[in-house]
Amino acid sequence: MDKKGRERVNNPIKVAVAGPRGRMGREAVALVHHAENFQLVAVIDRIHDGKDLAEVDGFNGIHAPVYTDIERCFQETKPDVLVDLTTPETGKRHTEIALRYGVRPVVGTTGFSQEEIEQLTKLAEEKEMGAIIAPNFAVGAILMMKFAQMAAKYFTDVEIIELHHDQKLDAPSGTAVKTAQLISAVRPTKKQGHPDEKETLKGARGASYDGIPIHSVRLPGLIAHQEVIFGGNGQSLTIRHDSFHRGSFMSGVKLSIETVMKLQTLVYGLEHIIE
Ligand SMILES: NC(=O)C1=CN([C@@H]2O[C@H](COP(=O)(O)OP(=O)(O)OC[C@H]3O[C@@H](n4cnc5c(N)ncnc54)[C@H](O)[C@@H]3O)[C@@H](O)[C@H]2O)C=CC1
Ligand SMILES: O=C(O)C1=N[C@H](C(=O)O)C[C@H](O)C1
Repeated sequence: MDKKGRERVNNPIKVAVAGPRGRMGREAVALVHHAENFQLVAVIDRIHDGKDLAEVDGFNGIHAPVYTDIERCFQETKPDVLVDLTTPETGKRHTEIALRYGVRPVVGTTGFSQEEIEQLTKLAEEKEMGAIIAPNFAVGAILMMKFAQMAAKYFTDVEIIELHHDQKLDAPSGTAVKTAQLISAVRPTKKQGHPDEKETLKGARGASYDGIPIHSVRLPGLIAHQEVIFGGNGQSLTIRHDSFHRGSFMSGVKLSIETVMKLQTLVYGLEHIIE
């Protein structure tokens, strides 16, 4: 038994979390700390190098060394898995370093380009390392994307509206891009709307992924929401998902940590794991 009276698991998965003080990072640290099959071996932050996490505001009783240098963190704590919840540039760098050090990345960070995902996929293949890049960890969001892909076989016209809190750095969201990719995989490229339509205000028709318009809303009070709207002859179908708090992502983070240990390649999107 550990100090909290929990059953001790032989060989828990050793996890490091990057971005522990962030909105998602805090939830992930709590998840790893409380799961009996995980051990929080370190956190990677921009500040507080050398401290015990328990000394940092909001982490009372959660002990793990804080590192600002990810390579030193990996050398000294030898995690099995890195959970990255930072920013696009940092997330890309951390994922590369993790693969080089034999640490399996579980990346929730969004804003990677397609080329960056391809480079990381190649690197994981070279290293024969499991890795997961998950634009959305919420099971409802995965189902929304799968349902949207099913609907796209019957409705060729679709627009995506994603709505997020106003502190989000990347637009469009990783989920919106992934949704558009899943739809475009099953429908021929199509220019939607009137062939002669013109924007009198630039951006009015949103961004475009393979002809699919994506509109990004950023407002205080929101968390993470998306609507996929299909239009057909005399009918419309709307598929909507809402995350009302960040706990919604945590079962997906847990599943990803467990699953990445069994993979030898990079998986982009939890729709490949949640069948
Ligand atoms: N996959 C999913 O289901 C979800 C993904 N996200 C994504 O996760 C990422 C983080 O989101 P939030 O927690 O809302 O952002 P946030 O801004 O609250 O947290 C980001 C954290 O990363 C830290 N950070 C930045 N550079 C760093 C570095 N070099 N080393 C260590 N830490 C560093 C910041 O100090 C901050 O604490 C975003 O890319 C977001 O889109 C967010 C929610 C769900
Ligand atoms: O930044 C967020 O909050 C979220 N980011 C992810 C994305 O870009 O899709 C997942 C979720 O939408 C929350």
